[in-house]
Amino acid sequence: MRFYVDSLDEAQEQKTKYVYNGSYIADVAQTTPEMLKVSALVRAAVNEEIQHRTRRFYPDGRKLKFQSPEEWQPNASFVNSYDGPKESVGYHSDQLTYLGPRAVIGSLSLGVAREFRVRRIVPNVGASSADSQGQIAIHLPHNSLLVMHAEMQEEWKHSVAPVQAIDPHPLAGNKRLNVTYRCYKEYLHPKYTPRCKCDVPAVLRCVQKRAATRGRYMWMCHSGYTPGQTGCSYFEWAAFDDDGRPPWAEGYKGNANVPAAGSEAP
Ligand SMILES: O=C(O)CCC(=O)C(=O)O
Ligand SMILES: [Fe+2]
Repeated sequence: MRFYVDSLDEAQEQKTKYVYNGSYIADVAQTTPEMLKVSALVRAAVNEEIQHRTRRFYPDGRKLKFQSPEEWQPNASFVNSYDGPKESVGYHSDQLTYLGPRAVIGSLSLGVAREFRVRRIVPNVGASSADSQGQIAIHLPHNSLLVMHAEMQEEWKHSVAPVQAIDPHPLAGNKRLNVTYRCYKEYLHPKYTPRCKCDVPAVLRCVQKRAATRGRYMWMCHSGYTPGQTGCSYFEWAAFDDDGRPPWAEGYKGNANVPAAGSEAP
């Protein structure tokens, strides 16, 4: 995996301030001029898709609660290489810590065609924790762009499954390259966000399974879901306004992530 950001200053910030699973990323590079051209194309295509989806499929043709009303502007990308049929990534949702609520991600596939699988997260109701609602498989051919829309990270998980065999690509051989374009929000720089009792920037998560608090955002110690790491018990409901801005951001309109009366931590 390699991480690209658009300026050298930003690369330095990433290497020294931004924490991922409790540590820094060493391999941060500046987006190349070639990649910037691609980023501009991805930006235009994703914004068009967001507009289309909003008008056609969202309630009242309006953006979702907590979704940013601003144009989607990618300023960072993760590049993953899948070398051969067995390389895969298990079911997960992407980290919202630096992207904020209702993040949109543009995902470009190059080289070998692979299958992207998604499944909806089924809430726990009472004692039942059934997790099977079936998966949806999406074919990702060379030079295709998949848009993970604003509801994706909160309500779905995604994966790239291992396969028995692949069709080699004329240029890429057995490799698939995936570039995910993301929009890092300046107001979610770790210098502004809460720190846990271990003095590490807290991670932003959304309650996915517990029916009573589903969809609510919280700041918590990164150890809470980094296997094998012991940390503190820091937890706080996150305040965001309707546009997904935290209280310290310019233009903050007041907390829309309000607990229902009598609700507890998940
Ligand atoms: O390779 C892909 O298409 C997905 C990669 C992914 O889920 C990720 O980088 O978070
Ligand atoms: Fe992902």
